[in-house]
Amino acid sequence: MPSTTPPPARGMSLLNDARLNKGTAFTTEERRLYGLEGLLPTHVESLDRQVERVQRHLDAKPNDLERYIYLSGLRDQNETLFFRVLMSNPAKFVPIVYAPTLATVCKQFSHIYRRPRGMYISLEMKGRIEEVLRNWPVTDVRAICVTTGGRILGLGDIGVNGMGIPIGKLHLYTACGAVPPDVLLPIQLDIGTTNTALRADPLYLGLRREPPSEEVLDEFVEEFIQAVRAVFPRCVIHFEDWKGTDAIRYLEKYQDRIRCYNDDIQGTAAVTLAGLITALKIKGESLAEQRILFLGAGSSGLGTADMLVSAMKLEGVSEEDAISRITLMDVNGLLETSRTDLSPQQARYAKTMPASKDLLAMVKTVKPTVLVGVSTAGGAFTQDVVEAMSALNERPVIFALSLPGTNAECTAEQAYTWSNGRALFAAGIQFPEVTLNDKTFYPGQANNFYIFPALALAVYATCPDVITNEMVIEAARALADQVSPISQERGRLFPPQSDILEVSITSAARIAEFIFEKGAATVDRPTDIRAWIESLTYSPRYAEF
Ligand SMILES: O=C([O-])CC(=O)C(=O)O
Ligand SMILES: [Mg+2]
Repeated sequence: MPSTTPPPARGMSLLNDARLNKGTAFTTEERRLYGLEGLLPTHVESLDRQVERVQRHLDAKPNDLERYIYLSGLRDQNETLFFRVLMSNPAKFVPIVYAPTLATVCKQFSHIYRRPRGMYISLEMKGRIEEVLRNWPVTDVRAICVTTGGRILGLGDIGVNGMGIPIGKLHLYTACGAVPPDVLLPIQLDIGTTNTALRADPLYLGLRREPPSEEVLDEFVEEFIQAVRAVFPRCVIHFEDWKGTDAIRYLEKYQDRIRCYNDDIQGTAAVTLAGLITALKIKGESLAEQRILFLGAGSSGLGTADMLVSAMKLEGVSEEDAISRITLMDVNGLLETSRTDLSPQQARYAKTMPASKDLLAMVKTVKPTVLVGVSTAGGAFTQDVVEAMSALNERPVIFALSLPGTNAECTAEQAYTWSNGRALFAAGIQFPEVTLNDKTFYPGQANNFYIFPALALAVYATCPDVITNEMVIEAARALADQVSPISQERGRLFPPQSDILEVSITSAARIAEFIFEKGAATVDRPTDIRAWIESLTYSPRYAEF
């Protein structure tokens, strides 16, 4: 039954409330009852007709940045319509409100700024964070996505301009995971920025100072975490795009203590694992037999390496053996034992091998079956490298994951061309299909959006006290299990983006079941988990007043 409770506002205030506003879809009756007569054009429209108008506006815009600006404005006016548009065609709109457009948005965030969204907690609020959080109008926030802007996509430290990312990630919680939008809160921790060009920009919207010492930052983050727990006790904290060392440090510190996860470390790792599981189904091999070479040993590379170790261990491989199967290189070359610049997390993978900065030489020495790029070194997978991988492997697995797209280690076309169509390829962005000698290849997009909306929905539903790596691995398995045999035959490593909502709900039901089975849920187990998850999801429809 539709709700018939009167809206909490009337007249112009009702039209200005994005959550309640229906614009031209207010019925004649509603217009009469709630003081809207005369405030709207006469004709009453359906939501679908409104979507059609939005579509025309979007078509008339010159580029995706303008489309993003327009859609952000729409969200400020009419949230239901905004999500209806996004959810009507995720494959079309995800690239506008998320990657790749978000890279442009973040670079120019202070310049294209229109209205506030989410919260900005600055270092100057230290000692008062709890009080500040209480300014947020919603009392039962269930998910916070928080960044310092310290490492946004492959753009480096861009301070508060990074706010586009938590906003964009949470848009996908709803558009791709059907998590209700009013329980979500994007937060920018403004700790200053090392980016001197931004600090000199008169339109820059953040603190104009260097970030503080690690010690001061640790205190600030601890205060923030405790404040979130006090104000929003059922909330999950999603860390996104922090400086790599901060990302690793805080995940280690908090993962076993609070309900949190790091999307760059765990989400990227899980989607890579999912792509790899599918690639191995196509190859008919097990994870335990692989040799994996990473270019890039930052938070994503290490997070993925760690998750592969965990997944191999679940297949019965010893930790030592699993680690020996993984080789990492970074800008300073191979992670090997004579290096003095390695963090403890990196040192775990250091090999007793001579130093080398030469990727091609490393491919020839290590003979990897899988090559993963998380380096932001655009073009690093050269023709020689791809050819060497193809000489070693009947079906070389090549993942060029760096973002934005110009940072990809190679393009889909290069991977397929240089491997004579044999590569099992994925990238961080969606490359177009490639046709070679009359055969079409479908590059996968190994983006963490295949993981975090589903994980978020499962966590929203079951509210576990902590999020374990096993839960994240379950998310990867659930995703891989949704690539149909026909898709696998065509070399597709991920389900189609057009199905993302259905895929996320299916994954969420699997993750939720896993959480119940582990005894980690803090709510009662329903008889039909899938139906229960669906009953909790948001769908963009107008309430009846
Ligand atoms: O946002 C994305 O598309 C993927 C991601 O997390 C990152 O690159 O930091
Ligand atoms: Mg990220």
